[in-house]
Amino acid sequence: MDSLSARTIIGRAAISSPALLPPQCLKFSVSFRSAAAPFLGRSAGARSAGVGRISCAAVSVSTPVGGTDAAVSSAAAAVASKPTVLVSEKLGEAGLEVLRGFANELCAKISLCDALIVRSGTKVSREVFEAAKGRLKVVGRAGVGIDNVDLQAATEFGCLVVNAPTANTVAAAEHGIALMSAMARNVAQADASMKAGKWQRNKFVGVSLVGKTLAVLGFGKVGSEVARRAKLVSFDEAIATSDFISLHMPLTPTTAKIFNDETFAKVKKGVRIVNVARAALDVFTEEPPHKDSPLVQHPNVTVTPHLGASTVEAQEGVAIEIAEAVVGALNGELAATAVNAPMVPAEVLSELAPYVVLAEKLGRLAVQLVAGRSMVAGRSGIKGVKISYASARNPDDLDTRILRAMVTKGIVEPVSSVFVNLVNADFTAKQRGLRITEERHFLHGGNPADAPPRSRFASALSDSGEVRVEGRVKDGIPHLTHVGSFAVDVSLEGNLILCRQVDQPGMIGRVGNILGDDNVNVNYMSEPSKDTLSKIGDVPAIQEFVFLKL
Ligand SMILES: NC(=O)C1=CN([C@@H]2O[C@H](COP(=O)(O)OP(=O)(O)OC[C@H]3O[C@@H](n4cnc5c(N)ncnc54)[C@H](O)[C@@H]3O)[C@@H](O)[C@H]2O)C=CC1
Ligand SMILES: O=C(O)C(=O)COP(=O)(O)O
Repeated sequence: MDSLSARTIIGRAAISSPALLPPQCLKFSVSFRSAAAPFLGRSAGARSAGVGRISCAAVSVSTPVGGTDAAVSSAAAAVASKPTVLVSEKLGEAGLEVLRGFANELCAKISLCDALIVRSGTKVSREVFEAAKGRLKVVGRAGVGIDNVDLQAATEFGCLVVNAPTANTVAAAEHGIALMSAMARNVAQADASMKAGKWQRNKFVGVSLVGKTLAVLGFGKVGSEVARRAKLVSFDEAIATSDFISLHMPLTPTTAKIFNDETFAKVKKGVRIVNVARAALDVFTEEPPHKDSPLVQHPNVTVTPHLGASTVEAQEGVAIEIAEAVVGALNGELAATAVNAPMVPAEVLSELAPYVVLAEKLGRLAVQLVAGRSMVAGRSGIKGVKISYASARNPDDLDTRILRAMVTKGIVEPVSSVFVNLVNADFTAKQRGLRITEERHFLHGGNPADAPPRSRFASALSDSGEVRVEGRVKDGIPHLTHVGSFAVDVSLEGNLILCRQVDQPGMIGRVGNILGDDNVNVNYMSEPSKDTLSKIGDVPAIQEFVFLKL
């Protein structure tokens, strides 16, 4: 009877010392469901036989193993010279200094730019991303609110969006307090009146802030700074009893028009509302507002032209913050202030690095196994992908977004012209109808290298067309450990030939000789010729085989 073993690896078979493995080793498997033939070559009969042998030939180490920083590394690589950063609004000098050291020159055309830095005045719409023709890698918002950036479009185009969320907090809070005081004491109106030559002391009698109730809606960075400057009661009580209401919520579908007829009906008569977030008073739905705007012109309304962040200190702060974030992103770092990509702490990233490579390679391997010749047509035919992670980490602690993105990259890129990165991976998967499900398993007993090797057939090549590949990282190098339920052990470097054959002596030698005749050294060489591959296929005991580019 045929049997299975991993000894049929041709070439390298690096088995690492368990002691060298990282303490939190992930076992990682991907299973694919597809109606497509699982292997190239003579597959159908052999597949239904369901027995035989898998052997793996590692035939080249010429392809360098990919980088670990999936999000933007290719951005940096694409720009061998200094990247061009477009700064479309007035930015603090210190931030410009950081950029000048890094960028060529400011440029008016977005398709010539790798990065764009804006404040609130530039609408970075879908058209901007389209016009960028794929070159724009980062949009930096030198401030908090990213409602002027079309995040969906940025994500679709794989463009990272970063903001500078901390440096203008105090400025906005102070401006809120300033507006509150100005409104309570009619400062702006009294000033305008005096400038008009009047002296109207009785007209501008104000109210005191002492003893008044203030509601802060949006208790984030700015809101809590405002609260530190005021004495608060509970939210529920405040909303009905407030004399002042200070808004610090971002503009989202739930906060847009939050102050409408219904809300105004609930507030206390004579309430004073300060808004340095989004909507009115310091910021307007349309900026600048129409000069005849009834809101602007109303005698009870104090307005400022979006000045919340406009202090010397805040602008120096956001300029440096955004410049550093953009330079970091162009250098391939995962930005801590990324808005449309996962933020991953550096220590987690370095731990995940080999698995990032493994995930992409498993994706590449599996799509080629599943897709067969239909890959030529540019579609894999894959509908569902199940990714299983096994780790000694608590499954709740396992952030799989990077690995999931890399599996998607591995699956999509070999069969399309789409460039997949951490920003657009989930979107790309969804767009291509790729249903990705994930399973997390707790790996008992710590080091997975101690687990006994599994070598029994399950139903990997079942009638339902499921193909399963599984890998591990050994000694920092990604390894393929299962194809279907065949246990193999081959490092995922260079390219692979997988053969399934009748178990008989001399098979490794025969395949090796055919490759040798074509000058294909199993360790150093390039892709075998079509002829060579067809000679392998002609060996009677070989039931099926596939050449895989990793
Ligand atoms: N006028 C100006 O020049 C400036 C305006 N801003 C704006 O101020 C706003 C707040 O900024 P930060 O405090 O830095 O942001 P943040 O993200 O720290 O705080 C926003 C807070 O609003 C809360 N929130 C969101 N939706 C809510 C809802 N439906 N109900 C209640 N709370 C909700 C969030 O939980 C969060 O605590 C943003 O819109 C920002 O764009 C910020 C700086 C300067
Ligand atoms: O940071 C924010 O959200 C702001 O609204 C500040 O806008 P600006 O950078 O002054 O155009």
